[in-house]
Amino acid sequence: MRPISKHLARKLSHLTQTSTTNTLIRQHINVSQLYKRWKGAIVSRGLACFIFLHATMNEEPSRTDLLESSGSTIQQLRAALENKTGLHEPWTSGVITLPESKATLFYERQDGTASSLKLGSVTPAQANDLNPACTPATFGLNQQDVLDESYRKAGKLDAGKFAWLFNLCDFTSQLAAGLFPWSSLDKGIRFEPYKLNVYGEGSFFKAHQDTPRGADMFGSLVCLLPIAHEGGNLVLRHHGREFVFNGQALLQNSPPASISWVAFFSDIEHEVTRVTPGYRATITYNLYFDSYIGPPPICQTPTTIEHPFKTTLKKILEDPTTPTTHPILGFGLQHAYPFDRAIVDPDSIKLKGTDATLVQILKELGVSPQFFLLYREDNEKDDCPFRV
Ligand SMILES: O=C(O)CCC(=O)C(=O)O
Ligand SMILES: [Fe+2]
Repeated sequence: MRPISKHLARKLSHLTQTSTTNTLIRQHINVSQLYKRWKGAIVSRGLACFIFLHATMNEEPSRTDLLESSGSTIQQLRAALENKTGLHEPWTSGVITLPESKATLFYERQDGTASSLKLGSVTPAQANDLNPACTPATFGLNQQDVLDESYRKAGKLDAGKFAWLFNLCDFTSQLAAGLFPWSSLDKGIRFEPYKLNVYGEGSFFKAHQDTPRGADMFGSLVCLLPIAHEGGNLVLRHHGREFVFNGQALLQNSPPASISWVAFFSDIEHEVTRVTPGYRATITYNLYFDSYIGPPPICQTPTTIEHPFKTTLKKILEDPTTPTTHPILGFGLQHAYPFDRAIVDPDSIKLKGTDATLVQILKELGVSPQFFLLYREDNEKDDCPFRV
């Protein structure tokens, strides 16, 4: 394991000493790995994405250093944390059957005339009419909308050119329960209609991340309409995990006026694989936190988490021989979070997916975490890649 850099140790040690709480363990999970990810993220997204978590406990510091005395324990801790089984996934999906009264899609054609589709029974002729209503879909690149059919081949209708009666509020709780475990969400969710996309035969959208449109935007929702097609899976990836959303297969076993949907965080890479025959039509929404709306009631019984990381950390915390000198346990968070320059209000950080799980585990073990922003100065001369 690569030792923590001297400079960072000094910084963290200073923070520790000036903090009013006694501290537990000094260690970090994998600074070199963090650095690579942080660098990539900052360049491509403009988001500060790694935060040091400083775990504190009410214990007297002793003189031994956990890193020196029990490297293997730390290795166990790291390995346990890397075990993704049972950790929360950064996406959630499902199927919703629309009541007949809400199963209509209205859209405007390019000549300004209006049309509608009954979503329970879209014929090939109707799908053929929807397609030319669209204009070629662009995508965001370096803050600009770019049209490049070698990267994205699809048609789109902007939000003002289509409407449907489906009320998303009906399933906010389901979406929130999937993305924010353990009631970690204390704000409401606002859905902003974004585009209607139509992918005809041969269409696709290569791997990308969605452009965050504001600090409160945390994710995207894709609703697949019941129009016959083949291919066109939405493949989601994050830190070595992959999820193939085959919305068409989900719809095959559902009543005709059903839609399948998938929601995911903004930092999830995703791509639409090539559509073979038919039309793949989706309605996408940008998802925002909204403090003017109350948090959705989440229908899930609160359960405590069982995970190898929890077991390993618990063992360490309960072991009377665990050294407590100079103790900082740092974790690089897995998701990207928008910050300007500093974490002004740590309570405002809305943790996502596995990060929420990690902090929940700490809470369950009586450890109170703090957040630090890790950053790199442009003209770095010494060997330390980080500042906190
Ligand atoms: O239509 C889809 O399935 C995904 C569209 C998408 O990724 C986007 O609009 O950014
Ligand atoms: Fe996207």
